[in-house]
This record gives sequence, structure tokens and C-alpha cells, in this order.
Amino acid sequence: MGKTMSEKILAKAAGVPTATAGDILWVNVDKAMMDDILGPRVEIAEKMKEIKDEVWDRDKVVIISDHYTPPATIKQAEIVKFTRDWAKTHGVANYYEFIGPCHQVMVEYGHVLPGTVVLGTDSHTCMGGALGAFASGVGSTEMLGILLTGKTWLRVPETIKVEWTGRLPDGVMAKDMSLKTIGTIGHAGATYKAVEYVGDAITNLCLDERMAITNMAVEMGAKAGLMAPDTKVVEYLKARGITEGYTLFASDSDAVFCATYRFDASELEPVVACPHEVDNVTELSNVKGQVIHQAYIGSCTGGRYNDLAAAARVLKGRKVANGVRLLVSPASHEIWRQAAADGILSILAEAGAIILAPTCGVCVGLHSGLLADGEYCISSTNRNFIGRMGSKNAGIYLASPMAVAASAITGVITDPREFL
Ligand SMILES: CC(C)[C@H](C(=O)O)[C@@H](O)C(=O)O
Ligand code: SF4
Repeated sequence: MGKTMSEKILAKAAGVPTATAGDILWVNVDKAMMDDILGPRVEIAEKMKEIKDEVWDRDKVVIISDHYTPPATIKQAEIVKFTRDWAKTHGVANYYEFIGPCHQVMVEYGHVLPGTVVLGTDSHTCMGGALGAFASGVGSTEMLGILLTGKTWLRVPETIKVEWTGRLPDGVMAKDMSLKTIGTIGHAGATYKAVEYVGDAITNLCLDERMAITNMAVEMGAKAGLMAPDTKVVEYLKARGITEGYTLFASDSDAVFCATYRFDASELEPVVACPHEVDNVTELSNVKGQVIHQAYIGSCTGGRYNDLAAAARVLKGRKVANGVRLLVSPASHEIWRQAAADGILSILAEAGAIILAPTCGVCVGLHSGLLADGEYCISSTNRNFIGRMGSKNAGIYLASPMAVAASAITGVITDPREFL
């Protein structure tokens, strides 16, 4: 009987010849990531002092200060300082601060490799599945065990196959595919399962777009969101000087999937997730005309180069509506630099966008872009829970970067195809 990607990756990590969904395995972790919000400061440092105050392998730990950077309060600055100092005193050279949201940093700096196990103290760690890794979020207690031993137990998940075929229409993006999938499967429909995305509509996507999909696998409850690594992944890694140390696992043709969902990308139109649940998805046409006060393009979901370029295509030569805040936060310093060099940030700024630093801040309501009672934001991010961006009486519509850009121009939720 054939094996899925997850079964193959976890068998390799456990050092066993084969694994089957349902098996409980002790796996060796290839990279352990902590961010500033759930990292060392969350009892981990204290507990390690009680047990053994050193990490199992300094080269396999990555610590990223991203949620509280740039610090907006003294408390946030103290947390970032604590995180930085902890990394230094524990010899963790893989420390990054104010480079961008952790998941983008992990990929850009080569810490997510095909066929490896990457676990992080952030729920969107699953984004790494776009490069063919088994990447998943864990809690601080699990992370404590990993830091001390380099291992953790995992139950090999069953896999749901999500097949996207057909040609994506102009003006429709991977974010629309992601939201359509989540709206169909539901916010708990993939609990403790892996989701594997297949089909030519997936393989035709660039890596930026693929990551927008795997990033949100957790919004269905999934343990991991995977795509078989192909030449686009190999080229991406090669461009970063990485040509070995990974395995290109793909699911066997006779692998066992617990469910299969099929979608036709050629029939997909822009969709949005309406307040206050990520699976509250409807066609954008059903909420067209909804007033918005803020438009946000950013985060580990929708702040990559392709997102900014797509938004610039809509905004070029046009102006943000008076009274609408269009905030743009490139998902990393590298993206910020490249988008600036290529004139993309100038187009966005010319239209009236305010370009922010690479940060988690707006996405999770930690330091800027907060909403008042009765305000609405359309956002290229991944969560729209109550109070996510400030007031509990505000609302967030999740959409593609192109839909966000189009809505910023009109001041109401708008189909981006009107501007193409
Ligand atoms: C605050 C952090 C732990 C959280 C996560 O785990 O995803 C955040 O990044 C988010 O996007 O909600
Ligand atoms: S950008 Fe948003 S979704 Fe991504 S890690 Fe930061 S807070 Fe979480």
C-alpha cells in the first residue's frame, strides 16, 4: 500500500522504515522555531533552568522576534530584549529580530527544507509545507521537551487530499483558493489531519502563492498543509545556495487519503471570509459595497513580493479613497528591499498607501492599524476573529491582496477585476 508525504517524512524523522496514519512516533525535529510571543519568555526559560539549561542542538533552534517588533510599548521592548538575550546566552546563532513574520523568515533563511520536520511555537508554522516539509505549530510545553531532547512524539495524521485543477482566472489569487477550501472544509474539518494540496492549479502557482495556501491549513484545524516539492522549490532553494540536505517526498499514487475534495480553479471568483470566522466564506459579490475604513496588505499570508506586485497592478495610477487607511507591511526586509528597488512600493505610496515595517503588528492587533467600534478592515491576512485588530465591535473581511487594493480605491468591498 502506498504512503502519503506525511507518512514518509515522519517515518524518516523517526528512523523507522515505514509509518502509517495513526502510528505514534518519537521523531527527531530538524528545526525548532520559537517566536517572541510564545518563545523562551513563556515559562520555557524558567523550566529549563530547573532541568538543564542548554538546548540539544544550537544549530537546530531558530528564534525570531517578530510579533513585538518594532516594540510599541516598554513591555514589548522588554520581551524582545529577553528573547534576544536568551538566544545569545544559549548560543543560538539563528536569532532574527525585526526581519519579518517568523514563517517568512524561516523560509527565506533556509530553515524549512523538503522532507524535514519543522515545529514552531506559532500556529501558522504549517506554511512550511509549501516546500514539502512536515511543518506544524506546537505549544510551549512541547517546545520545552524539544529544546531539551531534540525529539517529540507525533501521531502520524491521516491526510485529506485537496485537488485544484484548471486555470485561475485573472484577478483571482491563491488566497481565493485558500479561503474557498477553508469555507468548504470548515474551521475544524481537518482537525489533527494533514491536508495535501495537489493538481495543476497548485503546481502552476509560484512559491509565494503556494505559501498563502499552506499558511492557512491550520484554519481548518490541520496539523500540516503540504505540497509535493517540485523544480520551483528546488530552484528557490538553489537561489539561496541550498542544494542538499533535503528529500523530495511525494505521496504514492496508491497512498491512502481519508477524504478528497475537488475544486475547479477556472470557475473560482474572488471570495471573502466575513467577520468573525475564517470559514465564513462567501463570494465577494455577496458583500460588494460593504464600507471599509482600513485596508491591509501584509503578514505571513499576504505580504509577499507577489502580493505587493498584484496590489500595485490594481493601484497603479489610481488613488486610495479619502478616509480609507491603506497599510502595507512587506512580509520581510528582503521583500521590502526588492519591492522598493522594483518601484512597487512607490506605486503603492503614490496611490496613498502607508508602507510599514515588516511586522506581525497589524495582523494581530499588537501595535498599529487598530480598529475602532463600527470600523471594518479588508485584509490579506489569515484571521478575522473578534477583537483581532482592536475593538471587539469592529469587523475584518479576509480577501486577496488584489481585492484589498480594489476596495481601498473605492472605500467599499470591490471586485478587483473591475480594475484590470
Ligand atoms: C500570537 C501567536 C501565538 C499566534 C499564532 O500562534 O498563530 C499569532 O501568530 C496569530 O497569527 O494568531
Ligand atoms: S503575520 Fe500574523 S498570522 Fe503571521 S505569524 Fe504574525 S501574527 Fe501570526
